[in-house]
Amino acid sequence: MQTDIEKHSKMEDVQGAFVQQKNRLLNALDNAKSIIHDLQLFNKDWTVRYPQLKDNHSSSEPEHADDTFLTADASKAARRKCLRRSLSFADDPSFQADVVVTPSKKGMPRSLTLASIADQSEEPQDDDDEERLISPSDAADFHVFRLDLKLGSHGSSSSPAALVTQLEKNSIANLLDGRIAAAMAHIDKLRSRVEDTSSKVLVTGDLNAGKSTFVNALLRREVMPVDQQPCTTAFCEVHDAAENGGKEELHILKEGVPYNKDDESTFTRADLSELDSFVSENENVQQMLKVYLSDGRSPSESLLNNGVVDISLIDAPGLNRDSIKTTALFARQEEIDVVVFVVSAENHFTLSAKEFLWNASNEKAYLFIVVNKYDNLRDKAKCRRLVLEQIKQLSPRTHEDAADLVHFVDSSAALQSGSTSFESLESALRSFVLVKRAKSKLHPASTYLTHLLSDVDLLVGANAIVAEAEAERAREDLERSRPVLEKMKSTKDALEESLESIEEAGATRTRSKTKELLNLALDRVGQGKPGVEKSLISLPPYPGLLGIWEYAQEVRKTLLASIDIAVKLAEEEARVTTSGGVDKIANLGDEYLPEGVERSRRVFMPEAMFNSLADKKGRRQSKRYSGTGGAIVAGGMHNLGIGLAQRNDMLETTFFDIFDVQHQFWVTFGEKGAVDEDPNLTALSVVSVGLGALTMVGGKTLGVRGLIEGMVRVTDLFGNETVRKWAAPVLGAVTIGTAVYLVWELPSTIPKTVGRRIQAQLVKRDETLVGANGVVSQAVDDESTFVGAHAERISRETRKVLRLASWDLRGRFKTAMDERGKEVKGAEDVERKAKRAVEKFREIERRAGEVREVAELVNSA
Ligand SMILES: Nc1nc2c(ncn2[C@@H]2O[C@H](COP(=O)(O)OP(=O)(O)OP(=O)(O)O)[C@@H](O)[C@H]2O)c(=O)[nH]1
Repeated sequence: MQTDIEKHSKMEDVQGAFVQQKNRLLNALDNAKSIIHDLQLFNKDWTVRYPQLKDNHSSSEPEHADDTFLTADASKAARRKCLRRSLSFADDPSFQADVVVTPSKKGMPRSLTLASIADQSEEPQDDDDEERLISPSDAADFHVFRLDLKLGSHGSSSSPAALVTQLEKNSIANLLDGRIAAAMAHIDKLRSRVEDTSSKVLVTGDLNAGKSTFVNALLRREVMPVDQQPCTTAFCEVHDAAENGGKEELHILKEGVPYNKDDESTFTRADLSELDSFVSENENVQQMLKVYLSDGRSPSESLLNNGVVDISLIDAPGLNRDSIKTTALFARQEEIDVVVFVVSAENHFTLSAKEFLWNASNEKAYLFIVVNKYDNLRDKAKCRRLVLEQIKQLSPRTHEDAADLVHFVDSSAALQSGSTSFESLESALRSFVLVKRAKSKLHPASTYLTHLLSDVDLLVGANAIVAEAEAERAREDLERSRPVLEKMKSTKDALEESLESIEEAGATRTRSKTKELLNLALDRVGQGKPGVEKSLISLPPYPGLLGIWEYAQEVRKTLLASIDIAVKLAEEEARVTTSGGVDKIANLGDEYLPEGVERSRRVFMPEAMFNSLADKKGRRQSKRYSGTGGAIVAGGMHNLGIGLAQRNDMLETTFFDIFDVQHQFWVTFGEKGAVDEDPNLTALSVVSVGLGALTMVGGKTLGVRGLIEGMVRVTDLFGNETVRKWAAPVLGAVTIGTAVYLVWELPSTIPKTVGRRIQAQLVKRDETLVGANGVVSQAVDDESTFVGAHAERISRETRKVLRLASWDLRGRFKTAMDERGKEVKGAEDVERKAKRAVEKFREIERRAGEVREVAELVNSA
């Protein structure tokens, strides 16, 4: 027999255990909610993938149909194979990995390991295999997060490939998001159910079985009206007065209005003493009453004031044909945790009682049965046997636990003087209410938590595998692309330098080559020979004295044309040089551009250089140098533009092309040297001027006769006496010279004369380009001459082409570098994100493990 102290401490144990479990579970629920909330948030950052685990048929089949003869090792291996699954993702069936799934078991998370890794680490704790094998299919399934992906109208939607067309990664992530949200809402519900400490005990039974007497005995007070006649038609719900601010009171509920003890409009307040009369006056009305009572006993004794659960006792009407349905309905309600069925020992179970018990035992597996009025019985043993037999049929589970759940008492005796049997009933009822409550309220929550955490394990395990794979891929990408980028960064300047030097070298070479060619040509022309080789152009034949004018014209034309050819040759040379430069730039491209970058597709066409477009440009530029009188001559392939031989100003033949008298004088009378440009005001110059005047006489039709006549006229000029003194020898010399000249020298002199004049004309600097102070800057000096201008033009063209080619390469280099930069940055981002994801998933796994430990404890309790 239990002493009071023992009972007391047992009760406290039960209460303490309940409170502890409840708090642990609440804590676990909160943590689980925060974990999945984190997962939900992370799902926005990193699309959480939905894994699908399939049987790996190739290896899950046992290799031997009869494994009786399998060695222990082989059997272990076969068992492990059973847990092998093929992991893929709904949104990406191309991802396939063999994994080993470890089902969650007590204190251990469900885990996914890549098969390759699992095979390497031979599991030392193989003893547990049996346990793991209990539900290998369970291991692969989601409980809470299971998505019904068989959506859409496509019949073949069960195949993952078809799913991909319907659901993208994001929509799956959204579905998952929805599931997580639903799980969070469910956790909230579970939480409030666990937190809700109210519990209702419904006391019902046959008419007049003594239910009210029993309730009074429990309360140790005569509160409920007791009558020998069946009287109670009301549902009296007894609460601790503490719930009503410590005030004992009767609340009469209004029909059809939801009761709220803080809202007076939902009930009528009455004094507790009025209960008796109220019940007897309203015998035929099914009334709902709330009775607030204070129980002075200690929490370890009192049922109402137990310190753990807010218990309310409901004294229901006795069962008869009218009330059985109402009461049955009442008993089915969620908040009814315990049904106490009072049966009279004298009558046993009536038909109504049997019907009610049968239904109620389906709803609540365990019923608390009070066999009342037991003291008055003579054959107590018989009664006990018969009642228990009946219970066995009506509620087998209750019968199994009869020692705790079926009590034979006498309520009226207990109410008067107390009884040990009633006290043990009370204690059994208390622990039944409290413990059952733990089972009925805490168990579903912890089971749900276990499932949820197991799903979290599967989800994060699979996602960690993908994230790791992604991080690995990013690392590989980085290993490949980072050195390329580094190399490009470090060689950028060298490339730049090489390009500049190729450009510069090309332009310099073209300039000097052009100068060399044209200077040579001008020298030759100056000597009366064509500026280029004879094979390219030759002087016209000498037609004789009478065709001398035309001859001079032709010679001039030919010599000019030969210079034009020299210009073309210089351009040709420039093309070769430019081609070389372009090739070098292409080689630089091969050297500096990373693999896989498209090389320049531009094909350099040397013939396109110096084309008409360039001409136009040239001419436009020439405007700036208009003073050179078009010294910039574009030759071009087809002799487009204005070559020297096409320029009227250059073609104009003058008398001096035939008789360069001044020159002849210098040749004849010594003082070789300053032949050209400085006609001093000497007598000779006077003669020269006179002879020059002859041109006015003849013009183009000037013949020999005209020439001589002109010369005679000149003599008239010399009227002056002093002049006459030295004019005669001069004139004589001129005459003799002229005669010799005419006969012998003219055919060879004319080309020389013409050539010299052309040379002089072309070598002459453009005066307009000389600065006001008379200083000619080097560049201008260069460009102001025929050779300089061409050298500049042609080298500029070379530079232009080379610059284009190097710009192209620079552009490609820059683009390639930018792309590699982006690639590297992208891969770095992916790696960082994936690493963070792996960390996050591992962290969630760890936290889930911690919560599981707590939840698992609740379960095992
Ligand atoms: N001897 C004895 N009489 C009891 C016992 N319990 C109840 N009674 C008597 O049985 C009669 C009915 O008691 P109630 O408590 O009113 O029974 P009830 O089940 O509440 O009745 P209804 O609510 O009307 O169905 C009363 O006269 C009680 O005094 C008991 O344990 N022993």
